[in-house]
Formats: sequence, C-alpha cells, structure tokens
Amino acid sequence: MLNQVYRLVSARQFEVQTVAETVSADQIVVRPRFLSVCHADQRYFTGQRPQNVLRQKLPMALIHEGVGTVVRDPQGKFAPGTLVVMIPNTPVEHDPIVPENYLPSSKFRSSGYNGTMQEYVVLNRDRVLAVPADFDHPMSAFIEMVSVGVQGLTQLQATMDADARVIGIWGDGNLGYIAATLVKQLFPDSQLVVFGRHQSKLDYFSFADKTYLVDQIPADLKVSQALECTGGRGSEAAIAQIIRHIHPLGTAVLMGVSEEPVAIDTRSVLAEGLTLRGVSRSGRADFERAIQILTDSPVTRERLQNLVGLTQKVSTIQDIIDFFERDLTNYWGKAVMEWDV
Ligand SMILES: NC(=O)C1=CN([C@@H]2O[C@H](COP(=O)(O)OP(=O)(O)OC[C@H]3O[C@@H](n4cnc5c(N)ncnc54)[C@H](OP(=O)(O)O)[C@@H]3O)[C@@H](O)[C@H]2O)C=CC1
Ligand SMILES: O=C(CO)[C@H](O)[C@H](O)COP(=O)(O)O
Ligand SMILES: [Zn+2]
Repeated sequence: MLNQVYRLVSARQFEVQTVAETVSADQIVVRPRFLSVCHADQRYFTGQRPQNVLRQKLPMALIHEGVGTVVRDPQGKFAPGTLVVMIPNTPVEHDPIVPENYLPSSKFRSSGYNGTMQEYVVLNRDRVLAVPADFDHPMSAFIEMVSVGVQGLTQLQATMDADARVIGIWGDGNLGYIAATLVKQLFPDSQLVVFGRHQSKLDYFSFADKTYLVDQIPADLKVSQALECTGGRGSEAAIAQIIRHIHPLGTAVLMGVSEEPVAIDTRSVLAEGLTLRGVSRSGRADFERAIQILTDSPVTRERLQNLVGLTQKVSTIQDIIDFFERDLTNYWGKAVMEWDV
C-alpha cells in the first residue's frame, strides 16, 4: 500500500513523503479524521526543542491525539467506517512492573516515531479502540489527553494518603481543565480547587468548588493532594506554591513538561514528607478507562466539548502551517484539525 506521510522537516516546514507500507494480519489501517494539537507538537513545530533533539527526531509526522475511521482490518473484526481512537504509545515489550508508557523501549507517535499526520495510519491491532457513536467528534480527537489525565489520577490514587478532602489543580489551560473534569468524576466527595493565571480562563472552570488567581491565594489555604498541569517556565512557581499549600504527607502529581530543569525546594519536601510523582503519557488501560468515564458521564462529555477552542478543515500543507500558527495565538482550548488531505 502506498501512503503519504506529512513530516515536519524543520521549524514550520513540512514535506510529503510517499512510503510503501505492508499491513500484517495483526494491524489495522485507519484514515485519520479529527486530529488535535498537543503542546509537545508545538514545541517541534516552532523548533523549541534543543537542536540535538530536533536533529535526532526530525523529519517526523506530528500529532499523537486523534480519531479516524477504519479502512481495512485484515481479520474483519472492525467494520470499515468504524470510528476509532488511535493510541500513540506503542510498546515493544511487556514488563511485569513498569507500565507501557514508562518503558524507555516504547515508541511514542510524534516523539521520534511518526505521528498521525498521514494519509493512512497503520497501527497494531491493540492500538485502536472504538469510539462510542454518541461522542462528539472534535471532543473525541483529544481522548488521548483525557487518558493522560486518567493516568495522572490513577497514579494519585495509588500514591496518596487517606486525605482526599481538597484536591488542588495548578494550571488553567487544557490539561488543568481535563484533570478538573476527571477529579469531579473520580473524587466526587472532594473539594476541587483550581489555581491559574487568567481569570477569563478560570471562568470556564464553573464546576470547580473554588478558583484562585495564583497571586491571590490566602496564606492559610491548604490542599490535601495536588496536580501540577502548567509546564514550561510556569512549573517552578507552581511546584513552589504546591509545596507551600499542601498538607504534610501530601502527594503532588507533576504533569507539565519543562524544557529546562526547574528548581525545587527539597528542604520543605523532606520536612513535610511530601511525595512528588511524575506522570507522563498513557497506555491502553488509561484509554479504556477514559472511554468508560466519558460513556458513563454525559456531563463530563459536555464539559470537555467546552474545551474545543478551534476547529478547521485542512487539505494542503499551507493549511497545516496556518492551522499550527492559529493555534499559537488561540487563547482558550484545544485546536482540532478536520484532516482532509
Ligand atoms: N505529562 C504528560 O503526558 C502531558 C503533559 N502535557 C504538558 O502539560 C503542560 C500544559 O499543557 P496545556 O494545558 O495544553 O497548556 P496550556 O498552555 O493550555 O495551559 C497551561 C496554563 O497554565 C498557566 N500557568 C502557567 N504558570 C502557572 C502557575 N505557576 N500556576 C498556575 N497556572 C499557571 C498558563 O498560563 P500562561 O499561559 O499565562 O503561562 C496556562 O494558562 C505542557 O507542558 C504540556 O506539554 C500535556 C499533555 C500530556
Ligand atoms: O504530550 C505528551 C503525551 O500526551 C507528552 O508530554 C509528550 O509525549 C512528550 O513528548 P516529548 O518528549 O517529545 O516532548
Ligand atoms: Zn500530548
């Protein structure tokens, strides 16, 4: 089968590569339909990763969040036209202790391995899951990010002590919003408090019990457990505030990606017996749990539909470039491409 792969070759430059693909009985061919942009993709598009990383990873097709329709299943288990979510993490081994998304040997789409900006994506059979018919399609495009939120809260549940009175989220963007919707589902008896830098973004978190601008947090406010969803340069200040406002023995789940190392006040981490838990990416089990949560909770689906910030049909390389540029200036929500190349 001949396939067209849309690869980023250098900052803001894409090329089309025609490749011959073979499809084994254990694989499925998917035509991408709705693709959503992650911060990680923007760091490659704008050339923000270090030069040695760019040299090593490019050229590469971007995008690891998306849904598409099945074109061919050699085993006939998925009917042609079935909408499926594509799981970007592709493990090559099983470990009895380390989950697939923490195995250094795993391949991750749009991070050194071609993402879904292709005419067809050939995936291993266990890397696709059917999307229920009543799910909104642009919202379904970022189920991957929901699965990362699920992974974060699963790790929090596995690590935290018995105190679930107040869950604090630092970050008023996409990941913070997704984590907040999930906290409402998975910790229904907890108070949800969100900390952000923009009142106009915090206004979207109307379902939270309380929101604070980060320069207006009462000195005596305490959270039981915390999730850091900021990333970039904001991580350092967010982690410092978490350490200041979390109860002794609390767990902070760190999810924001920073290009530069950030300083952490380890003296306070030690003194208060805190746990800092890193969380990255997700695996099939997180996708299954995410789809189950969304299936069971129409209100969570509605809240996540409010996170669709920008949608546009793309048909040409110029459309793709324009779309990535629009996303950079988009204030609220996820940017979702209707993939029509
Ligand atoms: N661990 C993982 O697997 C994943 C990690 N990520 C990472 O998560 C991070 C966030 O992504 P996303 O939500 O899409 O990004 P957004 O830019 O949408 O959200 C981040 C928000 O946090 C705000 N912020 C910055 N500093 C602070 C602070 N100290 N306290 C509170 N809020 C702050 C930002 O404001 P401002 O814009 O003014 O700085 C912005 O509104 C990125 O680094 C991304 O790469 C994303 C997906 C998966
Ligand atoms: O977004 C993510 C998962 O959804 C991860 O943060 C992303 O995969 C990190 O990749 P990279 O190391 O290439 O920046
Ligand atoms: Zn991502």
